[in-house]
Amino acid sequence: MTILKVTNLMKKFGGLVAVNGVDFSFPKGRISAVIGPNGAGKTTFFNMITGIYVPDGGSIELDGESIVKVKPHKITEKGIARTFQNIRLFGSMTVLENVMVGMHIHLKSGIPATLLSLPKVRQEEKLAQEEAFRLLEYVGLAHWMNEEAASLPYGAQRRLEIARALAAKPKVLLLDEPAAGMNPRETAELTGLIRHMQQELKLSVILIEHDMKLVMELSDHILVLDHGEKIAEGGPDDIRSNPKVIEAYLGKSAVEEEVAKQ
Ligand SMILES: Nc1ncnc2c1ncn2[C@@H]1O[C@H](COP(=O)(O)OP(=O)(O)OP(=O)(O)O)[C@@H](O)[C@H]1O
Repeated sequence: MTILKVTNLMKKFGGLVAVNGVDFSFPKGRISAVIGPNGAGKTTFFNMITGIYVPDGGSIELDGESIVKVKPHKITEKGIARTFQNIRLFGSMTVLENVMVGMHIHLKSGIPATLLSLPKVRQEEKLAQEEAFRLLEYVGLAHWMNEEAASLPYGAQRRLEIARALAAKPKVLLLDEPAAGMNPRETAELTGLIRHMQQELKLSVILIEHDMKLVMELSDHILVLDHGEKIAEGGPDDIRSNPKVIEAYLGKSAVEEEVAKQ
């Protein structure tokens, strides 16, 4: 079953076509990856799915419903949450508060009730804190709940971003280079966390990632972009041996060497 489907998706920046007529169906409850060399259009692709950019052509459907021209916060409410390539935490807020920020779309009390600090607001706030704590436990950061977010090691900040995205209770979680800057131990922990989120929380996960070991280990389905175009799609084994993919990453001579070896 498909959770997210893009058809003939297109985005231009002036004369540059960043994403050019891409078709792809992301399977529900699975881990998919979008890969490709630098500048291939991967982040632009995510930015269209999350409503940051309006496509210049094509369609995006979440569970069969068009989300083109829907505002980013509405897309989050509909069930798509994301993390960013450059970490975007509130550095001077605590770790717990950062997760609570991600929860606000589900809080019911309006601003007047909040300003008056009515009992129902205090109750809601308490429940939000408990839920945020559970999410921190889930990503292994509960012991740091009262620290300033900016004081956390880099790998932990990335996991905090994931906890904040989970606070929005998404169906689809988009991770933009989650392993960037991580050491091998942190990457191994992240791999386990992504697998758990898919299996236990029944999430559909879509990741952009340059760490091919992580991509090949986790992904059921891979979309490969180059210069904005889809050059391949398939499972890890298909992608690894696809000459177009090898060429895009390594250049033509490397492919000829590979072929000569076979
Ligand atoms: N806001 C923008 N204005 C103009 N050009 C842009 C903009 N955003 C992206 N581009 C260009 O679009 C192309 C695709 O960029 P994009 O960031 O989507 O690639 P990417 O695959 O995510 O790259 P990387 O792996 O380096 O993050 C690049 O040539 C980039 O310079």
